[in-house]
Amino acid sequence: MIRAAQSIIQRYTLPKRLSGESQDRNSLTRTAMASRRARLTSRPGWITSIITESRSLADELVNDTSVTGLQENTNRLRHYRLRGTPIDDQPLLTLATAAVIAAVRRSLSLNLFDVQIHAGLVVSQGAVAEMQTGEGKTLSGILPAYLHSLLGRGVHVATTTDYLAKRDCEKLSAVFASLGVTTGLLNPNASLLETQTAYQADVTYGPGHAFGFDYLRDRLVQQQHDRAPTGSATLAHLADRSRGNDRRQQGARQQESRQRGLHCAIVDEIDHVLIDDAISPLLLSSSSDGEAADANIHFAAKELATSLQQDVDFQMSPDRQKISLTSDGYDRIYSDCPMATHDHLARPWHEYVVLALRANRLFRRDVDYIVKDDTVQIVDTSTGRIYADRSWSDGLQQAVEAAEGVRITPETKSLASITRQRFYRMYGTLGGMSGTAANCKNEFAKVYGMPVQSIPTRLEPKRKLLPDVIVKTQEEKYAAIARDVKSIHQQNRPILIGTLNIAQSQHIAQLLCESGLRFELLNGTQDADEAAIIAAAGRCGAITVATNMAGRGTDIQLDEQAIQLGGLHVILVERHRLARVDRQLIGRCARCGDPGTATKYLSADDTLPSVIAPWIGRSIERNLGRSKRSTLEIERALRKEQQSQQKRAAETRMQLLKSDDKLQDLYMPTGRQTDPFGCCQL
Ligand SMILES: Nc1ncnc2c1ncn2[C@@H]1O[C@H](COP(=O)(O)OP(=O)(O)OP(=O)(O)O)[C@@H](O)[C@H]1O
Repeated sequence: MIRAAQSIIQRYTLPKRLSGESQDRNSLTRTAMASRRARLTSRPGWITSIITESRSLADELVNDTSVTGLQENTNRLRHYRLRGTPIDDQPLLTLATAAVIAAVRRSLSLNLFDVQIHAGLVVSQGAVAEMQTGEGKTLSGILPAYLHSLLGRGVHVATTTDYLAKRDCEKLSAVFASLGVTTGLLNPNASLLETQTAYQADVTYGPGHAFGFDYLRDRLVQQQHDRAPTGSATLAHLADRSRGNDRRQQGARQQESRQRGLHCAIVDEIDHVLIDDAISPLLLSSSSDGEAADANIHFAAKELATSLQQDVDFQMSPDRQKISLTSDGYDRIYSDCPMATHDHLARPWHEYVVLALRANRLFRRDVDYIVKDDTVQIVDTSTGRIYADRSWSDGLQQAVEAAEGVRITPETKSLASITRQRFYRMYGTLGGMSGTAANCKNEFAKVYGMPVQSIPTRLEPKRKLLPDVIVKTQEEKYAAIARDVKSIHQQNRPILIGTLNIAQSQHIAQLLCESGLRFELLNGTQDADEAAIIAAAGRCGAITVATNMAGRGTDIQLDEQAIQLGGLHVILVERHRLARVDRQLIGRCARCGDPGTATKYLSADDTLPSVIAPWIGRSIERNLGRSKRSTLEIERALRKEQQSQQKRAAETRMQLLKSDDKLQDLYMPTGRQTDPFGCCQL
């Protein structure tokens, strides 16, 4: 095997060293970098020849049954790479690809598809590979992670949630181990030492935000050391030496640091991690126990807010995103109000009232948050996850707590913050994959200097989108869903009912109970075993009701009979503002060559057509049932609105990035600082 590696290296004259990645970053503009990567990734002949050659080499590697064979090969590639061989070097790519094919075959008994290798090569060059849902992106991430781990500086593999990070790490660690590459997993409950151990591994898995928060924590440690009085480090060092602690105490800063630098990040579901999530910055804060000093003020504001009248005392923006007081409202809340001059005011009195109005009018229980164990816990609607350790900033959390009548926690103190855009741009190499990246192409190029390349599908897709069901009221919609579920269930096919929020999932669950149908509910509020529910969701006759917890990234595997019967049927109970989230949910069916169907439901009083784009709701009311053409027009209007929502979100992110460019990437507030973006904090 080593001979095979040697011979292929010799077959190519070693190319003159291209400028290293770090040099690239410094000397080339982002645009130039993007076009270089575009050149690298748009040479189909080059990809094809690597695939062909590596396949035959992989056969040799697989036939070599010695335990250390693949690991020796990795050592060889490490030397080759450390000699300055660039990441686009063809022999390097061919040998690494062959090793990965062989390792996957040995450890998982799977043969990597050409499209998976293609995507892996694209990602390894710092680009985004768009590969349709269910085509096998998880395995595509092995090759780029392996290639970049060869320098020994650590590769971070980021994805959307802790659950997916754990799943992928557990699934792929055997493949990496057979290659002689170590893996680590970021665990939200881990100690400092455990986190450091995870980062010491060649490849570290974790949710996208965790890498950013650990970076902020390291920066805080570094700042504390930097702020220590001049000479104190030397004095401490001398004292340690005199105590014989020299080695142990050396580099205390490094000992407290978690990360080893930001060498390379491979991001799965990259449009979620780098685009959707980037709407709010990462904000690290410290919390304290007990009750907030201004708890009574929040309760008083809540009482007053419930007596205020819309369009008289306050106004709400048409999209229900903002609330502001009118001048009458302003006068009213300040007239004869003892709270306005209270000793514990942390902000002007009217701000408390606006917060209370927002909590009361804009935030919904079981949609934006849940109340559990007498605490308010935030729900991330696009992943369906509940984050018990996060809170809203600038008094909003407390206003929601007051609205729910639970204990008002003290406001957290901001310690450090960074936008996700800025954080991910610091990586020496950044690449990733998603099933829905193409329509964020411009943002990837502009913000991250990354081109997006679409990977052809391996097989003709067997997914069948059934005609949309459009009705006037939610009542009609739920009745139609119940009929749909009954008829598909009679065929014994598995069904996934995807809801936008927890409240909706509970409503569907109640309907199914009334119909006497057995089902599983996955919405984060039960102590259900998520992996077990997903494992059972593809069996014949299974009905699963789930929030977006079963969306993006979830792999529902079908049993043989379910495949014969037509595969999984997905029901979209309501449209998301972003079409990509809908497409991800639909992507749970017809994966990897299996058959499957999906139906989207829409009623005029759903949030998107009634609140966000009311003209669509009116159009449904007016035109529904008139002709097939009118239905198509409603559909077109909806798609257009989803596009403009995406555009608006992109503009907000660009604005955020511009403001961030003006600020330092880290701030240490001395007093209260307003978080301009209303972000979640940890
Ligand atoms: N080379 C392969 N041979 C056989 N099965 C494979 C192969 N690669 C992936 N699969 C299977 O295909 C299914 C889908 O894979 P995976 O979950 O990685 O898809 P995905 O592209 O990440 O989907 P999504 O976009 O929804 O996250 C899994 O059940 C996986 O085991």
